[in-house]
Amino acid sequence: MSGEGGAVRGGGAAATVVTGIGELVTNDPARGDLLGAVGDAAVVVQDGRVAWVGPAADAPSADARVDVGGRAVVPGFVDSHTHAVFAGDRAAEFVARMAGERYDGGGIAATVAATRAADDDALRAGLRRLVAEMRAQGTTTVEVKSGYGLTVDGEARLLRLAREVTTETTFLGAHVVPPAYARDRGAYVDLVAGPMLAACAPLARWVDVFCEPAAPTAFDADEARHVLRAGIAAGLAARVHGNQLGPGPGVRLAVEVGAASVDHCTYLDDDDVDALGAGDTVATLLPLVELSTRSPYPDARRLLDAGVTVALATDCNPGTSFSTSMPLAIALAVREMRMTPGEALRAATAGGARALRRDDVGVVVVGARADLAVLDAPSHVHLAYRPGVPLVRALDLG
Ligand SMILES: N=CN[C@@H](CCC(=O)O)C(=O)O
Ligand SMILES: [Zn+2]
Repeated sequence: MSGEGGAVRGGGAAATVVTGIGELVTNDPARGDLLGAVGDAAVVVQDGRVAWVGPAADAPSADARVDVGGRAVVPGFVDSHTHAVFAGDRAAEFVARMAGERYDGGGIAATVAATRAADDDALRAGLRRLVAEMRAQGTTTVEVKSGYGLTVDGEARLLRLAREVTTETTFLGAHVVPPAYARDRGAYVDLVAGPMLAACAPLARWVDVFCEPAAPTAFDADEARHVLRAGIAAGLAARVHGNQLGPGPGVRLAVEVGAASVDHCTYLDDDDVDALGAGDTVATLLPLVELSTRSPYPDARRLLDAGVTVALATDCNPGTSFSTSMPLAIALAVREMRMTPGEALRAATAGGARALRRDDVGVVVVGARADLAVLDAPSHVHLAYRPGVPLVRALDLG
């Protein structure tokens, strides 16, 4: 995914200086504060990479110049958790939830049926539409999971489509146990960790499991461990859906297997927080899920105070979060999860990059990808201060 649409992206060998930046968020720890912010700044972009960063007064000359008129520029958002390749619509399920019904993952089966019935062109069109929405809102890196095929060919097909838009693809054959395997869950776990993984590993960077004892069709700790260890042995890196619907073993399992991230973290006990604080696993929080399922928000403050690296992502999917908006996730994190605007922006950029083990995105430093989002605002605070307002501007670098 490049930075077309709502983001700046340099191209060709010519250098362009982007100047008139009222506030530049770099996330560069060498610059001191949380966001590595630079006032009255400039960035030189060459060949799609950042070639220079600093005060505008010191900027080197370049082949072309773009003045953003005092606006804020931030790293393009890193949406490290989506299920953006699917067919079908679950609006009725959403209406029922807003009327008081609880989410338990049961609706996933409806999306599996619709996805299996859709042809590649329909799935591709839906995926591209969502990616275009993301770009227009400043997302420049996106992860996409399988998980609505749940057969060897079905999962491989979704990953093939996902690879058309991103290198960050995740094998989620262990999303739920399909109804046909309800009486023999072990057979499905063996299928996922065996032939399905063999077909999908060449198409994925990551292996993920929905580990949730509170959802009868998701996977318990032993089942999840088996799939994750098989994925790791096949060369994939691990991530986990955990502690979304209630307390459970997902977080500790993620830390145990060295997962890059454990996502949701809605229900955590002290041992979970301690394990995350002592380990290297990112806690990826998904506040659009709590919004769309009328659930309690995770306690980001508690995680940050324990020294845990926090990421924010959309979890775009047709069941729990049919949204592509990282700015809205930031606004919710500030309003509902007690993050400061700076912490929330950092989590949506450098935090997401850490959750994907990437150091070339989520930052504006020399050598990083020139994935920049220009805000129609004087500071990053407006991302939370003006919720629901489209602030990301396109910038043509020629
Ligand atoms: N929790 C599991 N998977 C998705 C929901 C998928 C669905 O309901 O279709 C999630 O991250 O919330
Ligand atoms: Zn998810």
